[in-house]
This record gives sequence, C-alpha cells and structure tokens, in this order.
Amino acid sequence: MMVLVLSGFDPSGGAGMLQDVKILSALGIRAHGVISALTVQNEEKVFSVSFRDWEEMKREIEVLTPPRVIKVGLARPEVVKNLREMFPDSTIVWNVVLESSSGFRFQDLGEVREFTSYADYVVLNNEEAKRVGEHENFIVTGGHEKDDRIRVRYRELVIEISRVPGEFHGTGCAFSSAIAGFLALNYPVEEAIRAAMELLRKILERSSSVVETEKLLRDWHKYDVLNTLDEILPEFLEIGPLTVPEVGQNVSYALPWAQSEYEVGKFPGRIRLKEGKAVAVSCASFRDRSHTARMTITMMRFYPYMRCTVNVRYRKEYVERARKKGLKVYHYDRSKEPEEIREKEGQSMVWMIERAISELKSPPDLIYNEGWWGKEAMIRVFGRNPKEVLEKIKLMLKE
Ligand SMILES: Cc1ncc(COP(=O)(O)OP(=O)(O)O)c(N)n1
Ligand SMILES: Cc1nc(C(=O)O)sc1CCOP(=O)(O)O
Repeated sequence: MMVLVLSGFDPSGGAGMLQDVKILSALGIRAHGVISALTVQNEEKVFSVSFRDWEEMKREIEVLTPPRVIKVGLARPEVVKNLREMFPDSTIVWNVVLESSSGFRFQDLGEVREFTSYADYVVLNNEEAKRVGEHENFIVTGGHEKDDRIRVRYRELVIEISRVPGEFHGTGCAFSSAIAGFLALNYPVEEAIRAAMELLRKILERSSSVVETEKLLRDWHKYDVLNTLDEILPEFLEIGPLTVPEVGQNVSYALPWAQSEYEVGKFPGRIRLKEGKAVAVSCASFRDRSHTARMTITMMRFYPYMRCTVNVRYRKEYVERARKKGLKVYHYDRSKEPEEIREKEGQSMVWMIERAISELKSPPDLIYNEGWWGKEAMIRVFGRNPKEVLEKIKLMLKE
C-alpha cells in the first residue's frame, strides 16, 4: 500500500514530510515522498520557506509507481493542477497551509482559490475556508477555537469529538495525511475523516506541543513485550518443577525505554507450583509492581539492553554449573546490606544490583544469595530478553 506525498520539509519533524511519513507508517502504508518546499523552522516558529521547482519534482515523480492516492502539503498551488494532469484518476488530498500556526504566511490566497478544484479534497481550517471561499470538496477543521470540542465538516457531514487540550504544531498536516491514508485503505471519505479524527486524538493524547506520532508508533513494543512473554510462557512452565521457588517465579521483560515497574511486562500473581505442576496465575501484563521488574529497571539504568529478569529457586548445583559453563555469577551477601536499605521497602533489590555491577564492572548473568531471616534463598537470572534468560537457566539445569 502506498501514498505519494508532496510536502515541505520541516526540520523539527512536527509537520511536513517527516510527519506525513510517521502518520502513514502508523497505518502500515509506505510513503513515496517528493519534497515540495524547504523551510527554516523549529517547533515554535517558521523563519523562511523556499518552494522547489516543479520540473525538478516532476522528474522525481515520473520514475515512481503511479499513485492511487496523493497527499499534497506545503507546495506552490499550481502543483495540484500539475499532479491532476499527470494523474487524472488519482485521489488528491490537499492540505492548504496559508499560514503556520505561528503566523508565518506560506501561500497566496488568490493562488490557492484558483487551484482548489483540481483536488478531490481540500483540508483547511475555519479561518482559511472563509478566506479562500467555501467549496464542496472542502474538509474544514474546527481551527484553533478555544472551545472543548473539535468540529470537522465535509458537505452535510459534521463530526464533533472532545478536544485534546493544547495547541500542537503539525495537527493539520497529520490530520490530512491520516485522511489520505484511510482513503488508500479504501475507506469512504466520511469514514476516512472519522477514523483520522480518532487517530489524531490517540496521538495528541500522547503529545505535548508537537504532534508526537513517534510515541504512538513506539507503543508497538507494548504488544511485542506481552506477546513475547505469553509465547515463551509454556517453556518456563515446562521446567517450572525444577525452577519455581516457594515465593513463586516471575519473568519480567521491560519496554526499551522502561524507567518504571509499570513499563515492565510480567505475570501478575506469578508462576506457582500446584500439585507438582507450574502454572501462571494470569496472562502477561504491565500492571502491578514487582521485585523482578524493579531489578530489571535497576539493571537497565546501567545496561539499557538488559531488559529481562527471572528469579529461580536456589540450588547450590545450579550456581556451580553456571560458573562452570562460563556465566558471570555474583554472590549477594545479605549480611552486608546496610540497615537503612533493609528497612526501606523494595530497596534491597536495587542495592543488590548496584553492588553487583560496581564489583563486576559488567552485567551479571546471575545474582544469588542463600536464605536470610525469613527470606528464601534465590537466584536471579538476567538477559536481553526472555529467550536468552531461558537459555541461561537451561544451562544451570543441565548436568
Ligand atoms: C513543511 C511544513 N508544512 C506545514 C506546516 C504547517 O504546520 P503548522 O504550522 O503546525 O500548521 P498545522 O499543520 O498545525 O495546520 C509547517 N509549519 N511546515
Ligand atoms: C518475592 C521475590 N523476591 C525475589 C528476589 O529476587 O529476592 S524474586 C521474588 C518473586 C518474584 O517477584 P515478583 O513477582 O514480585 O517479580
């Protein structure tokens, strides 16, 4: 699936081509991109614009696959007419950008008015629509009104959704690319508008002053973490009778940017032994705090790629085999734990990891301790991901 995009280059990534590509990627659509203008701007202000020459752009377009859907952003208005002559049957969505949200004047009103009929859909805000003069192919957004509803209208259709508070650089650009994307997915235009509004809401809920589509894209990792844990669970259950300790076992696998226990996937309720069989109380989830999650985010403070921790019951022979097979083992002496650490809930795990790293000067494969005042002896195994940790555990189990 592809959409041809002709839009300006906004080095801040909030609008223009960089934003168009992110939006279309969020829909799994490849963008063929031809830059139509270069700008000097940042998230707050536009300083200058220089439009590219059509003949140059045409040479780039001619060698590409003819597009079914075209999105036009910041470009000389006659570009829309030129595209119509090149692709009479393509659907053209034109995001008119008269002025930037910071007030920089991009395009001449009269020129825009002359070329709107060459596009199938023209996306612009209320103020722009009034100045250009209404046309039946206009998709008019609610502009920068202060009320708490966003209103989009197209012919007789009016769709209203609650507004995400704030002004976001790149909203119009992102919205029009989303419409183009849904049209490429064969949505009728009314449904494409509705879906684009919902997608923008989801993105703006994750954004601050710029449309941060990258935050929506990175959320794919949440699916990947939970899917990875659920997929590998049967292998941990299979060896569970040899590895699950009294307190239960957990497999914690963190998101790449995790700094909180709630950004670490785990099995709430843990893996437990029931009549000699290992069972998981629940599916993988980000909810709940967790010892293994806390160990993981502590380890990631020093080695961000070490995203997985599993606790295993202590057996002397497990530790000996680990050492013999070349794993890096750290013995945690709980008796050396300072009183103030012992007294603070959840701090032991942190202190233990910090000690291990400061002594080993590299990530440990295992940290273990024998039993201590009501604390079960324990082995913790660390790695990049659950598969790697499972392999280390299997090394310990094997004679
Ligand atoms: C290259 C480029 N294209 C479009 C814009 C307009 O962005 P913005 O000013 O944030 O307006 P909306 O996209 O929110 O309508 C730009 N600044 N640069
Ligand atoms: C209770 C407990 N202590 C551990 C230690 O390593 O000392 S591991 C553990 C059980 C697993 O913990 P969770 O489900 O909270 O991650």
